[in-house]
Amino acid sequence: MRKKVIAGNWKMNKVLSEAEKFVATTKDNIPTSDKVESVICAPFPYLAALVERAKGSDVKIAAQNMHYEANGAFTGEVSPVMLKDIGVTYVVIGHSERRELFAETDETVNKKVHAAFNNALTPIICVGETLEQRESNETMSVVELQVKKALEGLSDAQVHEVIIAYEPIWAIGTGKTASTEQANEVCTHIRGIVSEFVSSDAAEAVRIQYGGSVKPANVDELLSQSDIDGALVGGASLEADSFLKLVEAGAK
Ligand SMILES: O=C[C@H](O)COP(=O)(O)O
Repeated sequence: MRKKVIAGNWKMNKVLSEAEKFVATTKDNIPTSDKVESVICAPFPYLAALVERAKGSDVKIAAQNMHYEANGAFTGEVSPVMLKDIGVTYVVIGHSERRELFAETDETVNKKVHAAFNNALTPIICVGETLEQRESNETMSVVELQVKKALEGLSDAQVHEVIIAYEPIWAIGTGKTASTEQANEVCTHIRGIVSEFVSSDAAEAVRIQYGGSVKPANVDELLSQSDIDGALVGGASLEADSFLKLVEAGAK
């Protein structure tokens, strides 16, 4: 039985006091359950403070991005070594907003995934198609290429630890959720790719989230699907009450 992962991706939102209040509330109210992990993906300036705040609880703190090099002349970037050093344990890699707005490619995604493992960070790897690609029936091939490139060169044991977030770009922040069937169909396809190109054991272990307008009202149905092991949530993760409802759904 795969443990569900509910990850709240705040994106570029909140000031420090709001972030700290959110984590304090979440820490006090998070359901104790071995069925779900809860992760908060916060902006860089808050990570160290939030790791401290979350200590002693099951709430994990993630970065929303990182560079793949350990250090060097990369003005404005943050390295995996820095994240590990302050106690961050998860990192989102290849979010569609990074791919679209900041020139992230399948190659840089793969380098970052390796860098994450080299620094004991669990990667949450984002994949997903545009509306245009879905309408031209390219969803499965687009996602297949993204998954294969992201996992290239990893060991079987590393793939066991990976989290893949399937986020159809047309469903992000739009209020349009993929139907549960559409979401599960792609997640099943992703598991099949892992089975074919890595191993059936890795495919059984890898956790696959759905992301795109997930909210308390639709999370139960999404999480009840055979190949959906959690959610990567933007808008509905910004309020602690809403985030807690999502985690509670994962704990059922
Ligand atoms: O990382 C989260 C996703 O981009 C989904 O965002 P959303 O829940 O606001 O649609």
